[in-house]
Amino acid sequence: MSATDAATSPSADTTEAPDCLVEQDGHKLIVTMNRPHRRNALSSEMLRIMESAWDRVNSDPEIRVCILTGAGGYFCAGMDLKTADAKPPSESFESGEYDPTVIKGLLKGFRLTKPLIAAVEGPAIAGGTEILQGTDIRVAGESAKFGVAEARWSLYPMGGSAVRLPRQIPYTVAAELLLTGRTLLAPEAKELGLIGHVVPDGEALAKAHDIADKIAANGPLAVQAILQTMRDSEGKHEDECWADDARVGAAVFSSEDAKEGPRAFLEKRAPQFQGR
Ligand SMILES: C[C@H](/C=C/C(=O)SCCNC(=O)CCNC(=O)[C@H](O)C(C)(C)COP(=O)(O)OP(=O)(O)OC[C@H]1O[C@@H](n2cnc3c(N)ncnc32)[C@H](O)[C@@H]1OP(=O)(O)O)[C@H]1CC[C@H]2[C@@H]3CCC4=CC(=O)CC[C@]4(C)[C@H]3CC[C@]12C
Repeated sequence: MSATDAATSPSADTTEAPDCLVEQDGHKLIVTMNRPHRRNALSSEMLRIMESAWDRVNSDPEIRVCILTGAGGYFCAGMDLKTADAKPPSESFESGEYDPTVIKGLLKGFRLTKPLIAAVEGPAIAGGTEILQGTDIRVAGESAKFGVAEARWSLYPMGGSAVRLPRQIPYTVAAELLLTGRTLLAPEAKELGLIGHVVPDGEALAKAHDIADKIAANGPLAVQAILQTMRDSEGKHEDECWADDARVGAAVFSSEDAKEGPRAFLEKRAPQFQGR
């Protein structure tokens, strides 16, 4: 049975497959949201698996880059509106069971130390576009659809979009998307800079792998240091950044890998980086 068949199967909810799949391929970790029968709407299990995948990315030196995608030709339809009806999130906020300032599964208040590439096909709605904003490089099939729909259901974009979206795309467009909940297709998302690549439908994951392979072949210390500075300097005056920029850069220059890179160039061979 294909993923799309599973979407229409009455027994789709009772399958044994986990709500999120995590596979390692060399230096890449691939995280796949896996509830295609609900357009990969977020479940507690999915969020728990994503949290532990993010910890694995940060702690395992073998992992140099990560890809986030969805099964069955869909990215993610946001919060599961069917289960939210049975147990509203407000109950967990009120009881103190959940701290809404950090929603680690959605990368709110928590950042990976390695690059994260989103490979989007189909809908990336509400929570789907929210988690997208926690990724670094974004590729989408041409029919992919984006939007922050929460206000339509009188919900708040608790995945961080009211803070992040106006920083990532022009203010007036962010305001319109957040306040109307309208959706946009991949070409418009690319024009706005919300995503970086539009590819034919079905090819987003392959393109994400191409990009991931290039990153994985680079010096991991250099990659992580560049990412760190890009994030730490966000929103600061340039002059406030140079001391940290120099400190982080000097550590990279002092590494064994910084000797291996130029040596490989001279010897006309591919560098073999060790991450030290
Ligand atoms: C606030 C954060 C996010 C909120 C949200 O995301 S609100 C949800 C908004 N989602 C939408 O508006 C999308 C709705 N769906 C659609 O528009 C369409 O389905 C589609 C465009 C996605 C696809 O269209 P389609 O024509 O291809 O397919 P359909 O026929 O419509 O659908 C097929 C099938 O799928 C089912 N489906 C689709 N979408 C959903 C969905 N979202 N939920 C359930 N089911 C869906 C559809 O019904 C069809 O099924 P069928 O049986 O065939 O009819 C929150 C995000 C995460 C939250 C945190 C999570 C952790 C926490 C836990 C706590 O206890 C405390 C709170 C919290 C921290 C929590 C806080 C809030 C979040 C951050």
